[in-house]
Amino acid sequence: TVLADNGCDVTVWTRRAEQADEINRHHTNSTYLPNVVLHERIRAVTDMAEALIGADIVVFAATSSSVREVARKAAGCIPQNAYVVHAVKGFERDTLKRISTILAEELARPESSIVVLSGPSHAEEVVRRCPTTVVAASMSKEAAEAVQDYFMNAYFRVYTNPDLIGVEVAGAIKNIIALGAGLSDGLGYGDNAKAALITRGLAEIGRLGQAMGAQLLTFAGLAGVGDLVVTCTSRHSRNWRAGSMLAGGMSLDEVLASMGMAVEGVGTTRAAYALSRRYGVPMPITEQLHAVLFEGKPPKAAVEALMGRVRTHESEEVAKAWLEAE
Ligand SMILES: NC(=O)c1ccc[n+]([C@@H]2O[C@H](COP(=O)([O-])OP(=O)(O)OC[C@H]3O[C@@H](n4cnc5c(N)ncnc54)[C@H](O)[C@@H]3O)[C@@H](O)[C@H]2O)c1
Ligand SMILES: O=P(O)(O)OC[C@H](O)CO
Repeated sequence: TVLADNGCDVTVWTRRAEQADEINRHHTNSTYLPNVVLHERIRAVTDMAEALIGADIVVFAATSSSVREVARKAAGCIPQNAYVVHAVKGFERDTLKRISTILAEELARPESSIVVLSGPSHAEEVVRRCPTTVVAASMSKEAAEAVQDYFMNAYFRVYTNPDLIGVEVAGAIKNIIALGAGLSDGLGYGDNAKAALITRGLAEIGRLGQAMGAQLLTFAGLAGVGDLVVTCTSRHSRNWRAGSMLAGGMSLDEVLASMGMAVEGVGTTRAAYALSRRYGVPMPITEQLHAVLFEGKPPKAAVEALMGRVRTHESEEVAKAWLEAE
């Protein structure tokens, strides 16, 4: 929608002929965006080569579990000079790789050329042209600024950031915290608990991000605290909704079956749990979510475990003077 509003002819690739047909004939995509009329410049195809022919910019918006497969299909069809952008929030389940690493591998391009577009941006609001701000992050200033120019308009404001790793890690892990916020709300724990989850969630996102090579300040930005707040508080969030359903007593399988859409936080909890061990970074909220989702721990017991942790400083960094004096 944003690109079409900016004058681009947009071709969407989908596996399903009936979905392409609906988009082309009726300008709707009713399963995913009910009651929305799409821009006439948006057309859909099921043939990848047709989707990519002559493209100036290619946006991957698949799920983290399917993006490698989709990129493999697209490899060889993307024009040499096209910008490659992604809006995927997660890690690859088995390899724990970031999305830009997967794209670089599959498309045989340097990771430094890839751009990630991330931030507080529920599709349901963007498509209604509600004011939205995001970050275009890339190691390449030229690529980040080109993508900024493609997307910027009166309702969609894009900032640039060279910290690709930070923006990708932030976008992925906020979904775990949103699952936790949904659980907390579903249990009736109130606003203090949710604010605590957001704040301490941000602390553990920053710790892992720094260990992976990100800059801490990125987590204070749109891809960090911005997306964390929207996903933990918005009625549009699938991750929040999944958490609240779990609190209501549904099993994980029942929740995922009833959602019918991506709940990235589930796979990302597994990945972040493994990453926290790989990098030796404490991630207590992620650890408790892992226990609830995959080890059968009751959500209330997970909250008790978080509240009962051994006393600690709010930030090792801020408490440095004390720690050095000891
Ligand atoms: N929805 C949002 O508001 C939003 C905003 C920003 C980022 N994202 C991110 O975008 C990514 C996609 O999310 P979404 O909201 O579009 O999910 P979705 O569940 O609404 O749609 C995912 C689509 O991918 C298709 N798909 C699944 N496996 C596939 C495969 N192997 N090959 C081809 N297509 C396949 C599904 O059929 C479905 O049409 C996620 O990483 C999400 O975090 C979503
Ligand atoms: O609906 P969610 O929980 O997948 O969140 C969607 C976007 O990531 C919000 O920025």
